[in-house]
Amino acid sequence: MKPHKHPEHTDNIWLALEIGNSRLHWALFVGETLYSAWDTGHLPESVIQHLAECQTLNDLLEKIFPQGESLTDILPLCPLLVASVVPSQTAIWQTYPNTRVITLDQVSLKGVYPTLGIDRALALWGAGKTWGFPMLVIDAGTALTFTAADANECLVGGAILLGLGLQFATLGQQTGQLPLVEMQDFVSLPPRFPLNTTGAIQSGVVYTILAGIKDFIEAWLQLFPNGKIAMKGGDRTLLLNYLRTLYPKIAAPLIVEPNLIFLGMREIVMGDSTDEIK
Ligand SMILES: Nc1ncnc2c1ncn2[C@@H]1O[C@H](COP(=O)(O)OP(=O)(O)O)[C@@H](O)[C@H]1O
Ligand SMILES: CC(C)(COP(=O)(O)O)[C@@H](O)C(=O)NCCC(=O)O
Ligand SMILES: [K+]
Repeated sequence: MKPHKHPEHTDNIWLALEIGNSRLHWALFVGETLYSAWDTGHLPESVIQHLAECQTLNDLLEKIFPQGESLTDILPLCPLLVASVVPSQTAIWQTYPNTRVITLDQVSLKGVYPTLGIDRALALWGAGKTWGFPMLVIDAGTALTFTAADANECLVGGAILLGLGLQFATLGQQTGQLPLVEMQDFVSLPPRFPLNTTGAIQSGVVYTILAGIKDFIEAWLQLFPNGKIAMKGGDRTLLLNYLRTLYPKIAAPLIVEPNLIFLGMREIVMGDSTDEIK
Protein backbone atom coordinates (compact mmCIF):
# COMPACT_ATOMS: atom_id res chain seq x y z
CA MET A 1 0.00 0.00 0.00
CA LYS A 2 1.05 3.60 -0.45
CA PRO A 3 -0.36 7.08 0.05
CA HIS A 4 -3.17 7.35 -2.47
CA LYS A 5 -4.43 10.89 -2.18
CA HIS A 6 -2.89 14.26 -2.72
CA PRO A 7 -3.22 16.52 0.31
CA GLU A 8 -4.78 19.89 -0.49
CA HIS A 9 -2.71 21.70 2.13
CA THR A 10 0.92 20.80 1.84
CA ASP A 11 2.34 22.73 4.77
CA ASN A 12 2.52 21.03 8.20
CA ILE A 13 3.11 17.65 6.59
CA TRP A 14 4.86 15.00 8.64
CA LEU A 15 5.41 11.29 8.29
CA ALA A 16 5.01 8.79 11.13
CA LEU A 17 6.77 5.43 11.02
CA GLU A 18 6.17 2.60 13.43
CA ILE A 19 8.77 -0.13 13.09
CA GLY A 20 7.23 -3.42 14.17
CA ASN A 21 8.89 -6.82 14.18
CA SER A 22 7.10 -7.94 10.99
CA ARG A 23 6.75 -4.73 8.98
CA LEU A 24 6.80 -0.97 8.78
CA HIS A 25 3.61 0.98 9.46
CA TRP A 26 3.39 4.46 7.90
CA ALA A 27 1.11 7.45 8.28
CA LEU A 28 1.06 10.77 6.49
CA PHE A 29 -0.22 13.63 8.64
CA VAL A 30 -1.25 17.12 7.61
CA GLY A 31 -1.07 18.96 10.92
CA GLU A 32 -3.36 17.04 13.28
CA THR A 33 -5.13 15.16 10.51
CA LEU A 34 -4.12 11.58 9.81
CA TYR A 35 -4.32 11.77 6.05
CA SER A 36 -3.33 8.29 4.93
CA ALA A 37 -1.86 5.13 6.50
CA TRP A 38 -0.24 2.11 4.90
CA ASP A 39 2.16 -0.79 5.58
CA THR A 40 5.37 -1.90 3.86
CA GLY A 41 7.98 -4.58 4.43
CA HIS A 42 11.22 -3.66 6.18
CA LEU A 43 13.52 -1.80 3.78
CA PRO A 44 17.06 -2.89 2.95
CA GLU A 45 19.75 -0.88 4.75
CA SER A 46 21.17 0.27 1.39
CA VAL A 47 17.88 2.00 0.51
CA ILE A 48 17.58 3.69 3.90
CA GLN A 49 21.12 5.02 3.68
CA HIS A 50 20.21 6.82 0.45
CA LEU A 51 17.30 8.61 2.12
CA ALA A 52 19.73 11.22 3.39
CA GLU A 53 20.34 12.25 -0.24
CA CYS A 54 16.66 13.09 -0.85
CA GLN A 55 15.90 16.74 -1.49
CA THR A 56 12.10 16.62 -1.40
CA LEU A 57 9.33 14.55 0.15
CA ASN A 58 8.66 13.16 -3.28
CA ASP A 59 12.28 11.95 -3.60
CA LEU A 60 11.81 10.27 -0.27
CA LEU A 61 8.52 8.57 -1.15
CA GLU A 62 9.97 7.40 -4.48
CA LYS A 63 12.82 5.74 -2.61
CA ILE A 64 10.47 4.12 -0.10
CA PHE A 65 7.83 3.12 -2.68
CA PRO A 66 9.56 2.75 -6.08
CA GLN A 67 6.26 1.64 -7.66
CA GLY A 68 4.20 4.35 -5.98
CA GLU A 69 2.66 7.32 -7.70
CA SER A 70 4.08 10.80 -7.18
CA LEU A 71 2.61 12.62 -4.24
CA THR A 72 4.01 15.99 -5.19
CA ASP A 73 7.39 17.25 -6.24
CA ILE A 74 7.47 20.58 -4.51
CA LEU A 75 7.43 19.63 -0.85
CA PRO A 76 10.57 20.08 1.21
CA LEU A 77 11.78 17.16 3.30
CA CYS A 78 9.24 16.74 6.06
CA PRO A 79 9.82 15.55 9.63
CA LEU A 80 9.78 11.79 10.14
CA LEU A 81 8.64 10.57 13.58
CA VAL A 82 9.87 7.07 14.32
CA ALA A 83 8.66 4.69 17.01
CA SER A 84 10.51 1.40 16.87
CA VAL A 85 10.71 -1.88 18.74
CA VAL A 86 13.53 -3.07 16.47
CA PRO A 87 16.75 -1.32 17.60
CA SER A 88 18.79 -2.31 14.50
CA GLN A 89 16.14 -0.61 12.31
CA THR A 90 15.98 2.50 14.49
CA ALA A 91 19.68 3.05 13.97
CA ILE A 92 19.51 3.00 10.17
CA TRP A 93 16.45 5.26 9.99
CA GLN A 94 18.42 7.94 11.82
CA THR A 95 20.43 8.53 8.64
CA TYR A 96 17.40 10.43 7.30
CA PRO A 97 18.18 14.04 8.29
CA ASN A 98 14.80 14.99 9.72
CA THR A 99 14.15 11.99 11.97
CA ARG A 100 12.82 12.28 15.50
CA VAL A 101 12.77 9.04 17.46
CA ILE A 102 9.97 8.81 20.01
CA THR A 103 11.11 7.32 23.30
CA LEU A 104 9.23 6.25 26.40
CA ASP A 105 10.02 9.42 28.34
CA GLN A 106 8.05 11.44 25.76
CA VAL A 107 4.83 9.50 26.49
CA SER A 108 2.99 10.96 29.50
CA LEU A 109 1.68 7.54 30.58
CA LYS A 110 2.48 7.13 34.29
CA GLY A 111 4.05 4.15 36.01
CA VAL A 112 5.90 2.73 33.00
CA TYR A 113 8.87 0.36 33.45
CA PRO A 114 12.05 1.08 31.46
CA THR A 115 11.81 -1.84 29.02
CA LEU A 116 8.13 -1.32 28.10
CA GLY A 117 7.79 -1.40 24.28
CA ILE A 118 7.26 2.06 22.80
CA ASP A 119 4.58 0.58 20.50
CA ARG A 120 2.61 -0.61 23.54
CA ALA A 121 2.95 2.71 25.33
CA LEU A 122 1.93 4.76 22.28
CA ALA A 123 -1.02 2.54 21.35
CA LEU A 124 -2.33 2.67 24.92
CA TRP A 125 -1.81 6.42 25.09
CA GLY A 126 -3.51 6.99 21.73
CA ALA A 127 -6.46 4.76 22.64
CA GLY A 128 -6.90 6.25 26.12
CA LYS A 129 -6.64 9.84 24.93
CA THR A 130 -9.16 9.15 22.15
CA TRP A 131 -11.76 6.96 23.91
CA GLY A 132 -10.91 7.50 27.58
CA PHE A 133 -9.26 5.60 30.44
CA PRO A 134 -9.28 2.95 31.92
CA MET A 135 -8.12 1.36 28.68
CA LEU A 136 -6.89 -2.09 27.68
CA VAL A 137 -5.14 -2.40 24.30
CA ILE A 138 -4.87 -5.76 22.59
CA ASP A 139 -2.23 -5.74 19.84
CA ALA A 140 -2.54 -8.76 17.55
CA GLY A 141 0.83 -8.19 15.87
CA THR A 142 4.00 -10.28 15.64
CA ALA A 143 3.61 -10.71 19.36
CA LEU A 144 0.13 -10.65 20.90
CA THR A 145 0.19 -8.11 23.70
CA PHE A 146 -2.23 -6.85 26.34
CA THR A 147 -1.41 -3.42 27.79
CA ALA A 148 -3.62 -1.57 30.26
CA ALA A 149 -3.86 1.73 32.10
CA ASP A 150 -6.24 2.89 34.86
CA ALA A 151 -8.38 6.01 35.13
CA ASN A 152 -5.33 7.98 36.35
CA GLU A 153 -3.51 7.26 33.07
CA CYS A 154 -1.16 4.97 34.99
CA LEU A 155 0.09 1.71 33.51
CA VAL A 156 -1.61 -1.28 35.13
CA GLY A 157 0.62 -3.74 33.24
CA GLY A 158 0.00 -6.41 30.66
CA ALA A 159 1.07 -9.61 28.99
CA ILE A 160 3.09 -10.77 25.98
CA LEU A 161 2.78 -14.00 24.04
CA LEU A 162 3.47 -15.34 20.56
CA GLY A 163 1.20 -13.79 17.95
CA LEU A 164 -0.87 -15.90 15.58
CA GLY A 165 1.71 -15.94 12.76
CA LEU A 166 4.57 -16.65 15.15
CA GLN A 167 2.73 -19.61 16.67
CA PHE A 168 2.31 -21.26 13.28
CA ALA A 169 5.88 -20.36 12.24
CA THR A 170 7.39 -21.70 15.44
CA LEU A 171 5.55 -25.02 15.20
CA GLY A 172 6.57 -25.36 11.54
CA GLN A 173 10.20 -24.43 12.07
CA GLN A 174 11.07 -25.92 15.46
CA THR A 175 9.63 -29.40 15.04
CA GLY A 176 10.70 -32.41 13.02
CA GLN A 177 7.50 -33.11 11.14
CA LEU A 178 4.94 -30.38 11.55
CA PRO A 179 4.02 -28.46 8.38
CA LEU A 180 4.11 -24.67 8.14
CA VAL A 181 0.45 -23.65 8.31
CA GLU A 182 -0.43 -20.50 6.36
CA MET A 183 -2.98 -18.05 7.70
CA GLN A 184 -4.77 -17.77 4.36
CA ASP A 185 -5.72 -21.43 4.63
CA PHE A 186 -8.82 -20.67 6.66
CA VAL A 187 -11.43 -17.96 6.64
CA SER A 188 -14.09 -19.34 9.01
CA LEU A 189 -13.55 -20.87 12.45
CA PRO A 190 -11.62 -24.16 12.08
CA PRO A 191 -13.09 -27.46 13.31
CA ARG A 192 -12.39 -28.02 17.03
CA PHE A 193 -11.25 -31.69 16.96
CA PRO A 194 -9.83 -32.43 13.49
CA LEU A 195 -8.35 -35.79 12.49
CA ASN A 196 -5.40 -34.32 10.59
CA THR A 197 -2.19 -32.46 11.47
CA THR A 198 -2.84 -29.11 9.77
CA GLY A 199 -6.34 -28.99 11.24
CA ALA A 200 -5.02 -29.86 14.68
CA ILE A 201 -2.50 -26.99 14.52
CA GLN A 202 -5.16 -24.56 13.35
CA SER A 203 -7.53 -25.65 16.09
CA GLY A 204 -4.90 -25.55 18.82
CA VAL A 205 -3.54 -22.14 17.93
CA VAL A 206 -6.81 -20.40 17.10
CA TYR A 207 -8.98 -21.70 19.97
CA THR A 208 -6.33 -21.14 22.64
CA ILE A 209 -5.61 -17.60 21.41
CA LEU A 210 -9.36 -16.83 21.44
CA ALA A 211 -9.78 -18.36 24.89
CA GLY A 212 -6.78 -16.34 26.08
CA ILE A 213 -8.18 -13.08 24.71
CA LYS A 214 -11.57 -13.83 26.30
CA ASP A 215 -9.91 -14.59 29.62
CA PHE A 216 -7.86 -11.36 29.64
CA ILE A 217 -10.93 -9.30 28.72
CA GLU A 218 -12.96 -10.89 31.53
CA ALA A 219 -10.14 -10.31 34.02
CA TRP A 220 -9.85 -6.69 32.84
CA LEU A 221 -13.57 -6.03 33.22
CA GLN A 222 -13.52 -7.53 36.71
CA LEU A 223 -10.79 -5.07 37.68
CA PHE A 224 -12.35 -2.15 35.79
CA PRO A 225 -16.06 -2.76 35.04
CA ASN A 226 -16.19 0.48 33.02
CA GLY A 227 -12.86 -0.18 31.33
CA LYS A 228 -12.61 0.17 27.59
CA ILE A 229 -10.90 -2.24 25.20
CA ALA A 230 -9.25 -1.42 21.88
CA MET A 231 -7.70 -3.79 19.38
CA LYS A 232 -5.04 -3.28 16.71
CA GLY A 233 -2.44 -5.30 14.80
CA GLY A 234 -2.19 -7.24 11.56
CA ASP A 235 -4.30 -10.15 12.83
CA ARG A 236 -7.02 -7.99 14.36
CA THR A 237 -9.66 -8.58 11.67
CA LEU A 238 -9.25 -12.34 11.58
CA LEU A 239 -9.28 -12.66 15.37
CA LEU A 240 -12.18 -10.26 15.77
CA ASN A 241 -14.28 -12.19 13.25
CA TYR A 242 -13.59 -15.41 15.12
CA LEU A 243 -14.32 -13.76 18.47
CA ARG A 244 -17.63 -12.43 17.15
CA THR A 245 -18.62 -15.95 16.11
CA LEU A 246 -17.43 -17.74 19.24
CA TYR A 247 -17.90 -15.15 22.01
CA PRO A 248 -20.19 -12.40 20.65
CA LYS A 249 -20.70 -10.72 24.04
CA ILE A 250 -16.95 -10.47 24.59
CA ALA A 251 -16.40 -9.06 21.09
CA ALA A 252 -19.26 -6.52 21.14
CA PRO A 253 -17.60 -3.67 23.09
CA LEU A 254 -14.22 -3.89 21.32
CA ILE A 255 -12.99 -0.74 19.60
CA VAL A 256 -11.08 -1.78 16.49
CA GLU A 257 -8.55 0.78 15.28
CA PRO A 258 -5.40 -0.10 13.34
CA ASN A 259 -3.89 3.38 13.82
CA LEU A 260 -3.71 3.51 17.64
CA ILE A 261 0.04 4.16 17.60
CA PHE A 262 -0.37 7.06 15.19
CA LEU A 263 -3.06 8.53 17.45
CA GLY A 264 -0.52 8.29 20.29
CA MET A 265 2.20 9.96 18.19
CA ARG A 266 -0.19 12.75 17.26
CA GLU A 267 -0.93 13.38 20.95
CA ILE A 268 2.79 13.80 21.56
CA VAL A 269 3.42 16.04 18.56
CA MET A 270 0.44 18.25 19.31
CA GLY A 271 1.41 18.49 22.97
CA ASP A 272 4.91 19.71 22.13
CA SER A 273 5.72 23.18 23.33
CA THR A 274 8.59 23.46 20.85
CA ASP A 275 6.23 23.77 17.86
CA GLU A 276 8.79 21.96 15.76
CA ILE A 277 6.26 20.05 13.74
CA LYS A 278 2.97 21.91 14.06
N1 LIG B 1 0.51 -8.28 4.41
C1 LIG B 1 0.91 -8.78 5.59
N2 LIG B 1 2.23 -8.91 5.85
C2 LIG B 1 2.66 -9.39 7.04
N3 LIG B 1 1.83 -9.79 8.03
C3 LIG B 1 0.51 -9.69 7.83
C4 LIG B 1 -0.02 -9.17 6.61
N4 LIG B 1 -1.37 -9.18 6.71
C5 LIG B 1 -1.67 -9.68 7.92
N5 LIG B 1 -0.55 -10.01 8.59
C6 LIG B 1 -0.52 -10.57 9.95
O1 LIG B 1 -0.08 -9.55 10.78
C7 LIG B 1 0.73 -10.07 11.83
C8 LIG B 1 1.77 -9.04 12.15
O2 LIG B 1 1.08 -7.91 12.61
P1 LIG B 1 1.63 -6.45 12.47
O3 LIG B 1 0.73 -5.60 13.29
O4 LIG B 1 1.85 -6.07 11.07
O5 LIG B 1 3.06 -6.69 13.18
P2 LIG B 1 4.20 -5.73 13.71
O6 LIG B 1 3.57 -4.43 14.06
O7 LIG B 1 4.69 -6.49 14.88
O8 LIG B 1 5.22 -5.60 12.62
C9 LIG B 1 1.30 -11.40 11.34
O9 LIG B 1 1.13 -12.37 12.35
C10 LIG B 1 0.44 -11.75 10.13
O10 LIG B 1 -0.35 -12.89 10.38
C1 LIG C 1 6.25 -7.06 22.87
C2 LIG C 1 6.82 -6.50 21.58
C3 LIG C 1 7.87 -7.46 21.04
C4 LIG C 1 5.68 -6.38 20.56
O1 LIG C 1 6.22 -6.06 19.30
P1 LIG C 1 5.37 -6.22 17.94
O2 LIG C 1 4.66 -7.51 18.01
O3 LIG C 1 4.37 -5.09 17.94
O4 LIG C 1 6.33 -6.11 16.82
C5 LIG C 1 7.40 -5.06 21.81
O5 LIG C 1 6.43 -4.25 22.37
C6 LIG C 1 8.61 -5.09 22.71
O6 LIG C 1 9.70 -5.39 22.29
N1 LIG C 1 8.38 -4.80 24.03
C7 LIG C 1 9.42 -4.75 25.03
C8 LIG C 1 9.05 -5.53 26.26
C9 LIG C 1 7.84 -5.01 27.01
O7 LIG C 1 6.97 -4.31 26.43
O8 LIG C 1 7.72 -5.30 28.22
K1 LIG D 1 2.82 -3.55 17.16
